[in-house]
Amino acid sequence: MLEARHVSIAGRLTDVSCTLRAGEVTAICGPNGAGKSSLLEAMAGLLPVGQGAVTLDGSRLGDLSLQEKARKIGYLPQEHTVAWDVPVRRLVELGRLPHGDRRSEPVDAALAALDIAHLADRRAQSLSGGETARVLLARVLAGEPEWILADEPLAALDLGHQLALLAHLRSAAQRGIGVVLVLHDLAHAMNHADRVLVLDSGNLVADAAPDDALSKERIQQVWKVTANWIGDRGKMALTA
Ligand SMILES: Nc1ncnc2c1ncn2[C@@H]1O[C@H](COP(=O)(O)OP(=O)(O)OP(=O)(O)O)[C@@H](O)[C@H]1O
Repeated sequence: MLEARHVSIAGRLTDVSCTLRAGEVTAICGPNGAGKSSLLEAMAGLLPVGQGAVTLDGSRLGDLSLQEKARKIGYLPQEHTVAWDVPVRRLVELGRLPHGDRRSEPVDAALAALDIAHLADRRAQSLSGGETARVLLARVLAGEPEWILADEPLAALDLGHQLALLAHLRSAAQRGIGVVLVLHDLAHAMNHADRVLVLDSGNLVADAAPDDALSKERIQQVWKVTANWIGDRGKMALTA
């Protein structure tokens, strides 16, 4: 379990408490500036919490070594920048750093999962935006973390790759991995998450099943948009 207890970060989050469970896909939603990235960074142990604590299976993240944290938590930031112009395969292999190996099996599996095996020999800085996003997520998967925390992982992806990635993350959750995704697309959150956290101005205003957290009343209240859900469960669309 990955837990936030009364976490406050000045100007970013106010007294946020939540419990994320392994084996579930949790979506974090909210308007721009609501605190989604801040919460994800805090849950990854990358942003110091001013007050409160984040714990992983009962241990404060701050008490774990960097290597332990990196083995357990794979984090994909919102910005998709590649600092080194190395071949794609080498970049994905960097996901193995916390384990001190370059085992080919998880690297090959990550390249296949993100449909980038054909790019393995390309220089990383020669890729398109969506290809870069998939390579950076492959680096996270190659580390075989217990938790995958990804900030808007679908933003640069075409529809086919979005759905393929969501299916892959769903099967990871079924294998017991904790999957936490910041999502702007509320339909993806509605259709693919087990649970949705809604943030508004740094406050956690919902922590519930998708149809409760993303009710039309909540969307009106938080996003100030009058919208309706249409379609069948699992394939719903939002009209506004
Ligand atoms: N490094 C920082 N220093 C101070 N304030 C920050 C910093 N980063 C973000 N903030 C502020 O904290 C609040 C929450 O930002 P955050 O990036 O967590 O929001 P978000 O919900 O992820 O937004 P978006 O949807 O726009 O990516 C915003 O008001 C933002 O301006």
